[in-house]
Amino acid sequence: MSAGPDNRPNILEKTLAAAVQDQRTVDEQRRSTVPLLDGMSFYDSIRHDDDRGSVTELFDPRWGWHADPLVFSYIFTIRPGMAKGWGLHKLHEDRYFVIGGELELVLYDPRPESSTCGKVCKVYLSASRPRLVNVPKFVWHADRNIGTTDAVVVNFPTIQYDHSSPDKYRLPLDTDLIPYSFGNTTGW
Ligand SMILES: Cc1cn([C@H]2C[C@H](O)[C@@H](COP(=O)(O)OP(=O)(O)O[C@H]3O[C@H](C)C(=O)[C@H](O)[C@H]3O)O2)c(=O)[nH]c1=O
Repeated sequence: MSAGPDNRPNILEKTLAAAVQDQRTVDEQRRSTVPLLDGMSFYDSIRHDDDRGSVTELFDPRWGWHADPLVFSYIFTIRPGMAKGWGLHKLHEDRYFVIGGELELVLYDPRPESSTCGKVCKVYLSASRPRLVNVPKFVWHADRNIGTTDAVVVNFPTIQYDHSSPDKYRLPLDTDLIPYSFGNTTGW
């Protein structure tokens, strides 16, 4: 290690030797290059602001974003510090649009035929970037509120809710079967 003019160790050299350079995370269009799971995609909406407030379209089948029709919709919320998960659907996809608060959506792909089998994917959703995201069938997913207010999500699942036989399979949030930990966060 070289020394500075008065024999002090070169701090710049020492700290930089221990530093790690960021890897690329966005493409030329400044879009995230973080890989999604097979079958996942986003659709960006647009928030229109004026002096009275704002308008944001949530879902229009004419966008051609998703192959399945719009058949059902509901809102769910998650309180600050809480998570919902893990859950999996066999018959339908979730299609989320976060309209309030901040959400971390974590997905784990157990599908044997998928090119992303065994991968964990994490995306961040909030009203400041209005967009839809889908959760493919047979993908474990959990949602954690990472904000300080309720996270408010509109879901447009691809089938109507069957109250007599819900298409929902659960694992506990702290299961060893999924290689992701939410630490001390509580939920189910
Ligand atoms: C979805 C639904 C539920 N319910 C009833 C059934 C239960 O008595 C109660 C709570 O339902 P559930 O425990 O399924 O909700 P969450 O576990 O909060 O699930 C929600 O949040 C997680 C993160 C998701 O990924 C789900 O897609 C989303 O539904 O509402 C209905 O009556 N109609 C409905 O459409």
